[in-house]
This record gives sequence, structure tokens and C-alpha cells, in this order.
Amino acid sequence: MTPTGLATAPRSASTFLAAPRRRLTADDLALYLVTDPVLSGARGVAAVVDAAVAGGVRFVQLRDKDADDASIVEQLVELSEVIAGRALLVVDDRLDAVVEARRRGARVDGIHLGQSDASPLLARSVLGPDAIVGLTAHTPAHLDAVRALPSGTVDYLGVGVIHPTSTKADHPAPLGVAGFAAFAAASPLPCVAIGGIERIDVAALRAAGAAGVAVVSALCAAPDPRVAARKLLRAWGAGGVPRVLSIAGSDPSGGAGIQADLKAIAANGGYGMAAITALTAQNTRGVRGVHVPPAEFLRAQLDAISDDVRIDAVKIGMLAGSAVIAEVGSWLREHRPPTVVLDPVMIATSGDRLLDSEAEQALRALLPLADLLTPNLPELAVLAREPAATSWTGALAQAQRLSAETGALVLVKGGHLGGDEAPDALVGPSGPVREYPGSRIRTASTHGTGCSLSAGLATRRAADHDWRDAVAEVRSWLRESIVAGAGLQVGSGHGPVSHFAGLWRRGGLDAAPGREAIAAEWWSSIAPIRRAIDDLPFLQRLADGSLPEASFRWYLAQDALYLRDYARTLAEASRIAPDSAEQAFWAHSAEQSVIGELQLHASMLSPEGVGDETFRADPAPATVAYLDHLRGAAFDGDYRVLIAALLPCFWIYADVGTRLHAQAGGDPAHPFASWLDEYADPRFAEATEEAIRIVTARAAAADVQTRERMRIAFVRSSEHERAFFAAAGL
Ligand SMILES: Nc1ncnc2c1ncn2[C@@H]1O[C@H](COP(=O)(O)OP(=O)(O)O)[C@@H](O)[C@H]1O
Ligand SMILES: Cc1ncc(COP(=O)(O)O)c(N)n1
Ligand SMILES: [Mg+2]
Repeated sequence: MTPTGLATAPRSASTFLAAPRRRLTADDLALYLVTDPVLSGARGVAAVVDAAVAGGVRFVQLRDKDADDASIVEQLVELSEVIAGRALLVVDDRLDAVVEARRRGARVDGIHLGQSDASPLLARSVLGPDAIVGLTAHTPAHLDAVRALPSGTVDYLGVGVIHPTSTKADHPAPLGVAGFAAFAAASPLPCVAIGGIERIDVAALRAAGAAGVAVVSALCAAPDPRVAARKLLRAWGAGGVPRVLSIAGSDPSGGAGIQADLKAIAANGGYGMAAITALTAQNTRGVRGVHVPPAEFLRAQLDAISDDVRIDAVKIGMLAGSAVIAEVGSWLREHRPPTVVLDPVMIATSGDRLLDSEAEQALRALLPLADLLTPNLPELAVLAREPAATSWTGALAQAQRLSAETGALVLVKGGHLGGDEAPDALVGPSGPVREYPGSRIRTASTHGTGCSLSAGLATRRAADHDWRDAVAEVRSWLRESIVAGAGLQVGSGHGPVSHFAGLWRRGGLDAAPGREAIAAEWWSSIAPIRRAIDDLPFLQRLADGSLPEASFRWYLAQDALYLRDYARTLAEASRIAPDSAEQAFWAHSAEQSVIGELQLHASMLSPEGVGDETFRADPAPATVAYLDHLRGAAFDGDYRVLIAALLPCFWIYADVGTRLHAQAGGDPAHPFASWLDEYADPRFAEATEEAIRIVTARAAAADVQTRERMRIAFVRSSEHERAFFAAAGL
């Protein structure tokens, strides 16, 4: 078969569409926010709603007893924009306001009625069969009245109060949890508990049969409603495995598209679902054909999922063409889950087109609906309508413009820059939020890396992680999976990554890589830095003895300044070490730096006696920068990050020292013999091995975020090592 382009198939006999839609999914009611203008304070109700919805609230009731109808309409219009389809919105009591807000284009899903408000029958007939109608109830007589209504008139009951509360004047006698349980058992409709509910009540109310808990002050008066919502949902038992939907194309070879996404979601701890936008006929060598089923059928897949399942995050991949984009956009506007990651797939790793060129404009319109975009450099350029960036700083600036234009965060992937580095950066409207340095892994197993990255990110974010941490964690997982990809032996082109490499190696999701694997990964992380150090003329001429004496003295004077404070950070590591063997090791290393290495420097700098010339030099910028980095790590207070920052001064010196010593041939007449001997000393090699053992053991025992922070501290120190040697100039 030859490439067919992006042909859309005609509606075939096997395509059927049946779509009875339900108003409420099982857990929309789990955490129900009732707004309060006073408790929301100066930040305002809209800000509280925005944060609470970001924290997982899926049901919002606007309640403002004092506002007039015009103000309620205004507020509904504003809240409907803020919510943007991420949650259902109803209003307390005001039927006319719903009608008017809807007329003005607001999405208002329904109404909540008190016993003395308009009748449920009237509300249902005015708002139509798809609207949500809720009713307050707390007595057996209320239940009898509900049973007398035609079925489908009321969707849920708000039942309370559970505890005495100040947010409802003249509330009835509190039911307590036991009273609620008795009421819910007799009710024909789902019952949401309301009234003075705090986090400690949530589990008991769920056990008592509640369909959800409605809260006012627990969210409106919370310092951060997003965090408060997360905690309440966790207490409800909803904080578990995130449900993640991939909307993407199929890759039958299993390396990219939905197949990669489902593996990436599972490997990162999520439950994966997939709605297929297009089928590709591809393998590791390229794409042979693309078949795009009718967009209405994609919509049927999406509706089938969202009618039944609470979706915590969506990852969007291959969209093929504008019809699919329009369908995804319209679905997203109605059901926007709390997390949306959009990987603007345009061209496959093999170079084949996965998006019609005329669909680029339509894709741009979709971007504001995403929370995070993950373009590679060519895709970034297309979206920004600019030529492709040729430098990393250029790419960051381009990403900043795209973020400002779309309101989404942008993860720029430096993979397409070429060279030894494969950095990524998280960029917001005011510039980079965090950069993630990383060396390029030499491998052909990169098919589906972009798909896997974006699906992993949606999952980690939905599991309650900060975007910055989510990126660090997913990168660490993906790098391990890329390294292991070749071992799968799938295909002869760009092979897939091994999504479960970490799991298979150790037989558990939380298991950390072993010490040796960490040492190997970190050492390979700094391969380009080590190569750059080896290429410095300063070190080459130190080895062959041709380095001018003055350059060497300059270097020694800086190194003396460095060692004095390096010894102090070693002592700090000793001070905060959690066990006495490590405490002794760092204390001994501090002592060695002062009495061993520093005395050598002093004797070479001022042969007359210690102290004379040793610390006279002005510290060079590279010296200051390196020491600031170490002191920053010490100040940060995490022992593990501090010792990771201290490690390159052992490891790189032992490595460079041994090789220079070998090059110099152990010649006692060599002008720099005593310096070369010091760092090639077997005792220094032993100390280095011990330092590597201690640091990598701590890394293996650390959580994945700390491990990544350790690795980054290690890479930064290594870069300071290079800059320090380079500063000696020539
Ligand atoms: N050879 C590699 N070494 C290290 N990281 C890589 C390599 N190839 C891709 N990555 C990482 O995989 C992720 C996906 O990037 P990339 O392959 O550039 O995206 P895409 O597949 O969309 O072109 C990025 O985090 C990137 O840094
Ligand atoms: C169905 C499908 N979707 C996406 C990609 C892009 O893959 P990559 O992650 O390598 O950019 C692909 N090759 N096939
Ligand atoms: Mg890609």
C-alpha cells in the first residue's frame, strides 16, 4: 500500500450513532460547592470557583440570597466563563435568571430549589429535559412529595443540615450522620449531604449513603480552595487512580499514538481510556496510510465516555484534520476535564504528515482549551507563525509568546535542536517556569516519545502533582524508558521506548532504580560536560607540562579559595547527615580538604608558610558561582540534594586526575607532579567511591522528585566544575 494521505472515509454501514445522554454522571455530585459572597472575601466568588474547579469540584451552585435578579444573571454569565465546561453550574432558587443567562449564551445546567421556592414541575417544564433540577428535603413528608412527582422531575436531593451552621439562617434541627443515613436509605433519589460539613465528616457521610457532600465555608473560606478541594475529594475516596483519556490516532506497531498513550498512562499510575481519531497503517519505519473515520463517530466515542465516567485528565494527540478538530473542540467546550494536555502532533518522527496542512489554523483555535501544550520545535514554530527557532533561547522566547497568546503553559522540547543536549523547559506567559537540562541519549528508540511524554504528564498532573514536579517525574521515567527501548527489539526503524522498563526491572511501581543504574545515568547525564572538560587547553597543557607557571598559580589561588568553603559545605553535610557513618565520612572529607589538599596549595602558592598568599586572590566569577551553588544546596537543607551537589568535586577530579596522571607518565620531574599525584592518590579514589556509594544509595531510597532534584544538583555542580577549569583560561 502506498501513502494515501488523510482521506476521510464515507459514512459506512458499520458506523452507527446512538446517543442517549445522561445529565449527571455517578460522581459529579461527590463534591458540591455552594458559593457564598461574604465567605469568599475580597478575592470574589469567581476566583473561589475557578480554584475549586481546578481542585476537582464538578458541581457548583451559585447562591446569593441578597443579590437582585440582574446581578444573579451577571454572575451566572461570569461563572459560566470561568468554569468553561469543567463543572456543572446551577443557581439557587432563581428560575428567571437561568432563562435570562442562557439567553445571553451562558451555560447554566439547572437550578436548586428550596421547599418554599418555585415548584420542581415548573422548573422542569421551563428548563427542559436535559436541565438539572435539585430540591432541598429533610422530612419524611418531603420524601412523600418527591415520590408523587413524575419520574425525572427532580435529579437529586440536598439533605441537611448535618451539623448546625451559620451559612443558613433558621435551619431545621440538625440530622447528624445517623439521621442522614436513615433519610438517604428511604430516598428514591441521590442525596447530597449539606450543612456544616467539614473534612472529618466526609468519609462517614459517604458510608451513610451520600451521593456527595455540599460545602460552603470548607471551600469559600479556605485559604486555597484548590488545595481544600483536593483534600476533601481525597477524604471522599476520589483521590486515587486518575482516569485519563487519550484522544489520538492508532499506531498498530504499538510505539506511538493511543497504544503508547495507554502504556504511558498505566506506567505513570493512571487508568487509561482512548477515543480514536484516526487509524494509521505504520510501523517503526514510517506511515503508509491514514484512515479517518467520520467525526460524528469520534463524538459518539467521546460522549459514551463522558456520559458515564468522570474524566480527570485528557491528552490530545493526532487530530488528522479540521473536522476532527472541530468535534474535539465542541466536546471539550462542554466537558472540559480539570487537566487537558495537547500534543500538537503534525509530523511523525519518520517525517510523515499526521495533520492536514490546512488544519493548522483550526488547531490554533483549540489551544486555549488546553492547560499544557507540548510542541517540538518545528510544531512550536508553526503554532507561533514564526520561522523555527535555531537556538534554545530563541525557542524559549517563542514558547513565551505562544503561552501569552493561548493562556496555556508550554513545554518546549529541545530534542530537535541537535547536538549533545536534549533539554526541555516549562514556559508560561512571563517566561520559563523551570528548565530541565538533560543529555541526549544515543539511540534510535525515539518513536512515540512525544506521545508518551504528553500522556504521562496528563496522568501525573491529574494525580495532584504540580506541573513542575510532573515534568521532572515524567522525564525521569521517560529517559529510563528510552534507554531500555533498544532492548525490546521491535522493528528496524525508529523503535519504541520500553514504557514498563522500571516496573519490569524491579517488579513494583514504586521501586526505585538501583544504585548502579543511578550512577550510570548520572555519569552519562554529564557526558557532554566531561567531554568539554577534556577538551580544555588548560588541562591538556597541565598534562603535558607546557602550562605557563602563572596560569597554574592563578588556578591554584582560585582553587584554594574554593576548597576553604567547599570544606565548610562538606562540614554542613556532616552536620545534617542522618546516620553516623555518613556524618563521619563528610567530616573526614572536610578535614582532608583542609589539611591535605589545601596545605598542598598553600605550600605551592607561598613556600614560606601557610596562610601568607593562600587566600589573597580576588575570587573569580566562576569561583563565586560554584560556591554560591553549593551554599544554596546547603541552605536548602535537604541532605540528599546537598551531597549530590558535592559529588562532582570528588568524581570529576578523581576521573580527570587519574587520566592526567597517566598521561604525564608519573614523571617526578613533571612541573605539576605534586598536584597530579594528589588527585591520582588511591586514597582519593577510595573516598570518591565511598561518596558515590553514599549519594546513589540515598538517591535510590528517595522519592522520584527528590531523586530528580539530586540529579539536577549533580549536573549543575558538574557544569560549575567545567566553568571553573575554563576560567583558568589560556
Ligand atoms: N535521544 C533522546 N535523548 C533524551 N531525551 C529524548 C531523546 N529523544 C527525545 N527525548 C525526550 O523525549 C521527549 C519527547 O521529545 P521529542 O522526541 O522531541 O518530541 P516529538 O516526539 O514530539 O518530536 C522530550 O522530553 C525529549 O527531551
Ligand atoms: C498515531 C500517531 N500519533 C502520533 C505519532 C507521533 O509520534 P511521536 O511521539 O514520535 O511524535 C505517530 N507516529 N502516530
Ligand atoms: Mg511529537
